[in-house]
Amino acid sequence: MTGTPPPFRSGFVCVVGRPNAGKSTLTNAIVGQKVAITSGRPQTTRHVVRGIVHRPDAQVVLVDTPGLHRPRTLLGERLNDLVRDTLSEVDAVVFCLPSDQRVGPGDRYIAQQLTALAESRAATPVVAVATKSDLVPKGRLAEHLMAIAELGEWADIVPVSAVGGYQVDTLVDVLVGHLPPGPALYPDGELTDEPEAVMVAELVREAALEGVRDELPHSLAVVVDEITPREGRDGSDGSPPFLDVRVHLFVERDSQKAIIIGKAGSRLREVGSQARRGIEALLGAKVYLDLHVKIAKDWQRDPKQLRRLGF
Ligand SMILES: Nc1nc2c(ncn2[C@@H]2O[C@H](COP(=O)(O)OP(=O)(O)OP(=O)(O)O)[C@@H](O)[C@H]2O)c(=O)[nH]1
Repeated sequence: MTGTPPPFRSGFVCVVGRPNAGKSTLTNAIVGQKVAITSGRPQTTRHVVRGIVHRPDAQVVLVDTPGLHRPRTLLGERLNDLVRDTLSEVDAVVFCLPSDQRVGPGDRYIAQQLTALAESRAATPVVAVATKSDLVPKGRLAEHLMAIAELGEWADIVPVSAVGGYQVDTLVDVLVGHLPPGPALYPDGELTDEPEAVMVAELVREAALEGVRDELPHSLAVVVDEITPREGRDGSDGSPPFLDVRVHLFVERDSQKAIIIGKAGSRLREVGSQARRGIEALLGAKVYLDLHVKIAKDWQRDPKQLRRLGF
């Protein structure tokens, strides 16, 4: 049988739910321990990227969304705007409802916000997740799923145990099914551990903006693709370890790319050596820093997606 393969899908997903609902544990279970980081937040992106799932058929970018990640802050006065802005910029929402708790006022509150949003805009699919399903017997889980179904209009309802690994892959499959067709939003590659990568990205961003802050206000996003030990130079023989660090700088326009790169690459070399010194000090290693400057419009043509990335 021949047929066209399903399209590659990509998009931003935010995980919401009341405190202690299991959001962080679920996020970690979905992405594993590896995360990719964009720097310069909050100026460059409104969302903090928590992790990226790379698959042959899809890329899922999990983001923290101010206001919804921690429902407490929803009580602020900008509540409605914030929620609307936030949710209109993601492609799907995961709404966590812990199985070991009855559906309560906190859940209903978030459900109302999500429903109001779905009514006011092109519906952002919301996948309701019964988290911590390992903590309750089957009968109780069934009741919980019914209570969730009554709470609102969900694109899907999936019981999951992030701790037991139960249905985490199923949830990812379901999410991918709700994402729009589109190319990967971030380069693939070995992703790195968060704190180091954040600091590396910040050092590069600092160096790249040095002296040109007015010309490149917020149009610069820095993504650390890879931090890998050079083969045979891991420091085990007593010499300093050596790391290959690959970083992408995304700008908006040709003119901005020209500013970063400078005449015959002179400025980019300065940026590289300044950032490299900082990174070497930070990581306690010799570093080969590989900087790539790209224009985001070549990388993602859709203005809506650029806006989501903070351009
Ligand atoms: N048994 C079990 N416990 C879980 C599971 N997922 C999360 N937990 C526990 O529930 C507690 C809260 O989980 P978190 O992931 O921190 O919840 P959160 O929604 O991010 O919490 P806030 O940051 O307060 O909003 C932790 O003690 C987790 O270990 C699960 O699938 N099974």
